[in-house]
Amino acid sequence: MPKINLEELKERQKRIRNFSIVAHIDHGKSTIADRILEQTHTVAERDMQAQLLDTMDLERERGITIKLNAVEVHYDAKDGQTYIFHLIDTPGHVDFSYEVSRSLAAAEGAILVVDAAQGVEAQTLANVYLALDNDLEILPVINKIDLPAADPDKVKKEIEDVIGLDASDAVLVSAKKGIGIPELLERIVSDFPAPSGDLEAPLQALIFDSQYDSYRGVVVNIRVREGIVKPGDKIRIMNTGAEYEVSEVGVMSPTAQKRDYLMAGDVGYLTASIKDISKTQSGDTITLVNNPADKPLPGYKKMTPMVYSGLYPSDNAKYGDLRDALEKLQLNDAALTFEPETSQALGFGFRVGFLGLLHMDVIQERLEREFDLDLVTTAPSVTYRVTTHDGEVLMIENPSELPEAQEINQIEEPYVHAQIMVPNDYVGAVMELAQRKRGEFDTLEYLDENRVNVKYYMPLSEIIFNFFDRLKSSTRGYASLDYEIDGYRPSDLVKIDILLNGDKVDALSFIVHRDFAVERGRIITAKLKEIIPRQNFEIPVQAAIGNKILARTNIKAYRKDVTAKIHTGDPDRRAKLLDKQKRGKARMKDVGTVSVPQEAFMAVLKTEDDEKFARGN
Ligand SMILES: Nc1nc2c(ncn2[C@@H]2O[C@H](COP(=O)(O)OP(=O)(O)OP(=O)(O)O)[C@@H](O)[C@H]2O)c(=O)[nH]1
Repeated sequence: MPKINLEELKERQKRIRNFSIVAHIDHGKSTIADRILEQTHTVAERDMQAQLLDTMDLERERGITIKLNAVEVHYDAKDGQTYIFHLIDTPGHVDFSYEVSRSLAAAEGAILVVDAAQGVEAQTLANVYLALDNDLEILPVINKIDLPAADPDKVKKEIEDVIGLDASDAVLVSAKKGIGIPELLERIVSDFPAPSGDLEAPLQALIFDSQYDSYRGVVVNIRVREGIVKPGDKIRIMNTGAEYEVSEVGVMSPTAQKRDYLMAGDVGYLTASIKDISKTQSGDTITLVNNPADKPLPGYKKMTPMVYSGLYPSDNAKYGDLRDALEKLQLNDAALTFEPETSQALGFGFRVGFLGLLHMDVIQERLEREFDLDLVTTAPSVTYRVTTHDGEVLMIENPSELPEAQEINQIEEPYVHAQIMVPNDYVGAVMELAQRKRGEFDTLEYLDENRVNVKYYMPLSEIIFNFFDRLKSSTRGYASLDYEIDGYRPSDLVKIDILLNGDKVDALSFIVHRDFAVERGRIITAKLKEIIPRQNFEIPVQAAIGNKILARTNIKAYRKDVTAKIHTGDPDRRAKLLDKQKRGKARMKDVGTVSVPQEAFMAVLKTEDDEKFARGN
């Protein structure tokens, strides 16, 4: 270990710039990050892969950023000095704004990317507010100036009018063509402050992310605020009290590079043979055992999940594997929560909390791919607040747990305050959709002569179920949406139970507004009839509120065995058919006497088109 020269380190600190890139989805953050890596020779051109920072397969496939990533880049500036950039990429989707605020807590500056043709969108605003909350310096960048529809002057004006940020010297960039990147690199040096932080003070390092590595244990991503940390140091995680000896520190550039130390201002990683993943929660502070800081850094706001869904292994014996997998995912996804639950229909599983449907989708896919699990998932639900006649207040995350109607004094559901930015021409369509989703109009403001910001109060349950897709399709993709939770309001809600062959299936219960109950009941029974395969007896499918049947249909019995009509002389075809049936079976759950496919548990979500049909529009 070379001797540390404090004067040199203080000089080095002046040349550090920590920044994030924030933007509305698809405005080009990841492409700009790629250009920065390329033009600073952080990656050799032959290794350059589009969207290098999106390391998860899922991210590449879907073209979205889910997890934040921090990369160290060295930039030779025009003043002859070499600067150290820590670039922290962030996701753009509303479900992942939690990740955005975490990465912003590790930075001093934020590059705000706005698409030159699209202008300011709902998440542009949301992200700017997050950056301002973290006291970051904001550098506006107008991207995609190569597009024929680009109008940088108009976008500058919009940034000034809507956000209230001086955009007169915004950097004009085309990340695709590499235009404006040299100027952007210089502006990062001149506009963003170097980190402060006392190198001689007791260590304070903020944990902003961590991953589990089966060889090295937990790899903790940190932003060092004060002091220095190096291999061999004895560290303490301040909130959990756990103590370890540091085995390695380093930075990602873009692959892991070992370093002799990390100092105040650095963003990097640390390993210390940490086996217990619950000891290194994001938001916690690391200090030294011998020279501890007197208090931890302010942590993160705990995120409350918005949607809950039941996750069950198709094979009951995999329950333990599912729990281990959820624990591992939770380590670098603090917004994920889960607790055990049992269902009469599905056996042992977990009630899992998510930030939104995209988050839910991503977690399910990661569980299946990375952990090789076959899952049965129940329809997502929001958390209802129920007050009983006895004055007891219950938070209901699982519809089947709703008390009997006669015990309930009041049911409340979460509402959001939503803002939708849209061109004038589509305001009518947006309002119609919002109204149909039980929205209550708040205000309408003009952003410029042909775009407006419409605000509504809406039940969260209506917004999470396909609202965004509907909004996009009824505005040809022009609308952008952002929302924040606005507390609970009483609603006239009822629980609909589904009975298969006379037996109530708890995992299929759902909660709806009374006005939609009959219609939903009818659609759902019809949908289940479509989805559940015929069996050798007739299966009645019923939707009921309490003892009152709302809708009923029958799944007719088979007349004969499917394979019977296949000529025995064709064993190939017969085998294929049986094989197909078997594969389908993997996703089936035997509920009482009926085999129910996974799809059926999600049927409540798939009723949108039918709903439209039922209403005749
Ligand atoms: N014409 C043009 N297209 C661009 C430019 N920069 C990015 N794009 C394209 O815009 C799309 C979105 O770019 P990304 O970099 O993935 O956007 P992002 O903001 O990182 O998106 P998320 O990671 O999903 O939040 C991609 O198809 C890019 O190829 C540009 O300067 N000009």
